[in-house]
Amino acid sequence: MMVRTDNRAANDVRPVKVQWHYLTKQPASVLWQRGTTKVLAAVTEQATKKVTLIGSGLTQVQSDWLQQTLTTLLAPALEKTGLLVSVTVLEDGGSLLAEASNAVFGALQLLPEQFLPNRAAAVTAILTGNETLVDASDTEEAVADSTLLVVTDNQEQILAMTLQGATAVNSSQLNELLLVASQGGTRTAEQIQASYQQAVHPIIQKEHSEMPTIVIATKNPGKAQEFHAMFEKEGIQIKTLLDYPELPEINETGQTFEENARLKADQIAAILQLPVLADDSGLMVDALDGRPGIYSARFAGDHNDAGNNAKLLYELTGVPAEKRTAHFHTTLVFAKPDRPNDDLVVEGSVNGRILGIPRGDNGFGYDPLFYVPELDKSMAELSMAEKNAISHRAKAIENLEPLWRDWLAK
Ligand SMILES: O=c1nc[nH]c2c1ncn2[C@H]1C[C@H](O)[C@@H](COP(=O)(O)OP(=O)(O)OP(=O)(O)O)O1
Ligand SMILES: [Mg+2]
Repeated sequence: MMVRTDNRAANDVRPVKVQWHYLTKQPASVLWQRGTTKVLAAVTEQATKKVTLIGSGLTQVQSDWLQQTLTTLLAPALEKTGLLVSVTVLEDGGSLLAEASNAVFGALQLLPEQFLPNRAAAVTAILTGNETLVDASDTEEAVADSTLLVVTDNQEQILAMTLQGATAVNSSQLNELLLVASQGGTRTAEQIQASYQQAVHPIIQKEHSEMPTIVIATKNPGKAQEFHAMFEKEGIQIKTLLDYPELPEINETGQTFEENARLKADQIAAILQLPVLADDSGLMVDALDGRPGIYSARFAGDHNDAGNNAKLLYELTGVPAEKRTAHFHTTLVFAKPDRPNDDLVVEGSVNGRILGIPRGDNGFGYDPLFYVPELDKSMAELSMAEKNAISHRAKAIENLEPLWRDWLAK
């Protein structure tokens, strides 16, 4: 038995990480990661009733295959409207075309129009020597005799496929490839679905109509998950702006956290005519005189966690650990429709230190760089429950807790 690069079993697929709505100004985009393969995909409707694909980092043959496959899979929807697809490969860690396809399938789920009736997912299986391995990494791909790419639905049914390789395969080898690939594809479809439900619609799966609902004025899935976890135990379900894709963008033009949170809460409450809770939060670093502060989300230019973290590390180059003190701050504003003078405002914060290298995979934003001395862990090394026991957001919600019921009733 060949040992796989990451000790997986031959029929194991790698976990996926999907950042839904990755681009703020696109209606439907995802950053898709599997292993070290990273692909950014964005889709929008277009007037011409066909699929137009703009690929960067794919070969012409790969782009053509993807465009053709999408055209076939989406044929019913394409009778009504066309689709503009953009695919950017950020890193090729193997199974690139499969993961580019998955990124597009993921992004398609975010469009209001249903393009893909079945949950589609792509995966590769390779034949190397006499072994069949699913979801090949780049080093495994390099030794493959043949590579099969399949697109399946969530029932192990094959929707599309392509076989490549210098060596001929016989029908029993092809059967084996098809079997492991279709299972791997369906497993991938499940992974996509699980991530989608967690991040984009944490509420949908548990829709309890008798539960009171609060709208949180955020598009940040990381925040949304934390609010969901914290309010669920209070018997409250939350909706977020991701549930209202038609709402306009609210510009955070305020000079303080409170002003920005008020802007978000008041405007969304006025449009939805529902009570709305807004969070404006950020990181204040003492050695940077409190920066990035209210500009935390836009520190490196646009709303990009990786860029923001890189910039933070750069600005703190050479600053010793004891001088890297910082705190996270949250201001929450709860607003009722058309009554901005009655806004309820609370705050919370947590102290820590900025690490020299990122640690941990949980959370979002600056979490991998924010060290919590009491727990000897970075925020990104905490489980969500642990973070929600100590975070700035948790503190603010604690402060809101004794107030909001009376406030809402009056
Ligand atoms: O617990 C946290 N752990 C790590 N980083 C955090 C946290 N809380 C806020 N942050 C960072 C992320 C972002 O760079 C900025 C918030 O900016 P902020 O405008 O409040 O949120 P956002 O633009 O991501 O979403 P939205 O305005 O739709 O709520 O601070
Ligand atoms: Mg924001």
